[in-house]
Amino acid sequence: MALTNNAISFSSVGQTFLTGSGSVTALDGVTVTIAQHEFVAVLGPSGCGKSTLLRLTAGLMKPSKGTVSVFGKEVTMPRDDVGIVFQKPTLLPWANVEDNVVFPVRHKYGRVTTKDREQARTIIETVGLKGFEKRLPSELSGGMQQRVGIARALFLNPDILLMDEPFSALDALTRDAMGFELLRLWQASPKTVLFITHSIPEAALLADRILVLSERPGRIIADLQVPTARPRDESALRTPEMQDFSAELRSLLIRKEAA
Ligand SMILES: Nc1ncnc2c1ncn2[C@@H]1O[C@H](COP(=O)(O)OP(=O)(O)OP(=O)(O)O)[C@@H](O)[C@H]1O
Repeated sequence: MALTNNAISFSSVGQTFLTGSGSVTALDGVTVTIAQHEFVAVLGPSGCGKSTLLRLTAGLMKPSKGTVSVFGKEVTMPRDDVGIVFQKPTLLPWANVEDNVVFPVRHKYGRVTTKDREQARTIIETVGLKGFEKRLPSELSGGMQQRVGIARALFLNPDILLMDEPFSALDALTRDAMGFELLRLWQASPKTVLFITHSIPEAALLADRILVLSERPGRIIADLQVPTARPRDESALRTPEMQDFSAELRSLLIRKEAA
């Protein structure tokens, strides 16, 4: 395989779904490249194709037009080096935390080794759930359940982490805390992150770069570097340059909602 520091690339990607009453074009003419270890947030109006972008990257479907590649290779099916975290963690309700985390291995190989369990316990500790390994999902708060979903996605040590509004179901304080925790994990073990959100502050605080999509069919209407250096804390959002940046993002989104 050719060496590349492009983790993800979309070349003229379009996605049209057939529906009972016709067809829906979710994405059109999307061309973008994301470098290895870049943290990219995607903002856009509801229904503009953000999740579709992520599902194409994950290999959960193939584009109707164009090509999606991961590390220089066309995506045709899910890969072990790409992990996904959804808005709801979709945990197995009858399985404890540790069994949920090792699930990808059990699903793929039909067995779980002692080494897998050790690895799972290390990751569970990394996401702050040490001591909860044997608890069932129903015994955990929403934030803790989402941590289990993140641990499960990290379990195979993916190079790419796809996150679809991962914190949007959480209360505001937990959401902020989880964002900072994600940054800590990302800094400790760099990964390419594609992070979908509806929140401008969340995108501006977490990402290196922000892609803004238009109304459906989603096209990239802005591709902007976040103007503030890391490390960042909440006060980073209050600087004049970040306030201007947030206002720019808002006007791009409002323009599209009004169009
Ligand atoms: N499997 C499918 N079959 C038919 N239409 C679909 C399918 N998946 C997505 N769509 C349609 O494609 C469009 C884009 O959907 P997608 O979920 O990617 O948008 P989104 O930007 O993630 O939305 P939201 O912000 O509301 O989560 C929507 O109109 C949706 O109804």
